[in-house]
Amino acid sequence: MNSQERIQELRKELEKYNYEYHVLDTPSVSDYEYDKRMQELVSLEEEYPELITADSPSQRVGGKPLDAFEKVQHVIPMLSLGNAFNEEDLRDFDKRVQDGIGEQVSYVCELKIDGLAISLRYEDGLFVQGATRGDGTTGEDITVNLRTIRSIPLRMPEGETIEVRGEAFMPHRSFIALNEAKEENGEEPFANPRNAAAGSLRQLDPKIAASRNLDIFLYGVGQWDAGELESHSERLEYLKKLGFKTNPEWRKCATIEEVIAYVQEWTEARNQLNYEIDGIVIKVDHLDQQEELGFTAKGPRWAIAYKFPAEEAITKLTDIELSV
Ligand SMILES: NC(=O)c1cc2c(=O)c3cc(F)ccc3oc2nc1N
Repeated sequence: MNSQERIQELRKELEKYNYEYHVLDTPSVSDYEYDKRMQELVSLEEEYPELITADSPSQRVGGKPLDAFEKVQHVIPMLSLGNAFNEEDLRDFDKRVQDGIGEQVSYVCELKIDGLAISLRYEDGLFVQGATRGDGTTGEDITVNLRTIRSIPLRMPEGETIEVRGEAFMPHRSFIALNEAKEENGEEPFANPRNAAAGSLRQLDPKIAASRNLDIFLYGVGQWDAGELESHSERLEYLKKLGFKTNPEWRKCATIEEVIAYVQEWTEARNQLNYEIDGIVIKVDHLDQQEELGFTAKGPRWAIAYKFPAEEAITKLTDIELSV
């Protein structure tokens, strides 16, 4: 086997191991085996630099820090969700939706990850650009930092051209470790995992972002010319098939009663998660019904965010420390 073939073979193996570890959470090899193959790839690429490609697993952490982030225009605006604070608000939402559609509507419920909204663009299967929501129309190009999130594929075997959307976040374990390190260095700790994730993705030096052990759950699609799926739930399954990390707790709910039961279940169970959620997102499942309901200036009429009652922040933090 020549060096180019060995490089290709190593990349395939490393992409597979990375996917198993960071997307499926089921590693099939030890860190030692992974590191050994990465070292072999890096030394082969040093010997043959003309063979290095942007999607090589060795290229996740970029070189020098940026001076600033470029602006990105979102072709499809990244809007915000209206809020619901109690059961009555949820029933009002359901009534507006049923009246708007005039027939039975089913929903998808998702955990509302408390991070920052992100858009990822792929062209012919290659990760080409990642951006923040910004003001919904103009975001910041933080591609170099998003490349360091190991659960984001640098390349999709399907070669799809698609824009996907999700929430980048900092898992509890990473948040605790980061704040302990900050306190040891006499630095101001982050108030919560959302600020820590936002601060980390706004670092101009990708090596710092890479050190923060961020993660992401993908939950939607932006620009997608080939898109022909009928429902949001089919999209979530398709995102998973493409190799993206989707949150496993999403659930189809046939009625608002089932939505309320799901909300109740996670109001109690959220402290068992190893990441922060600040509520539940409820979406009309069928895409043609979403289309019919459309948007207000602020956001979709076909989705709403139920916000958990604010807990006493201190107790929440000690809960996290106890559960880690
Ligand atoms: N934080 C989240 O976990 C989360 C956030 C959003 C949104 O912000 C959002 C905004 C829209 F205009 C439309 C759908 C959305 O769906 C969403 N789904 C989620 N699971």
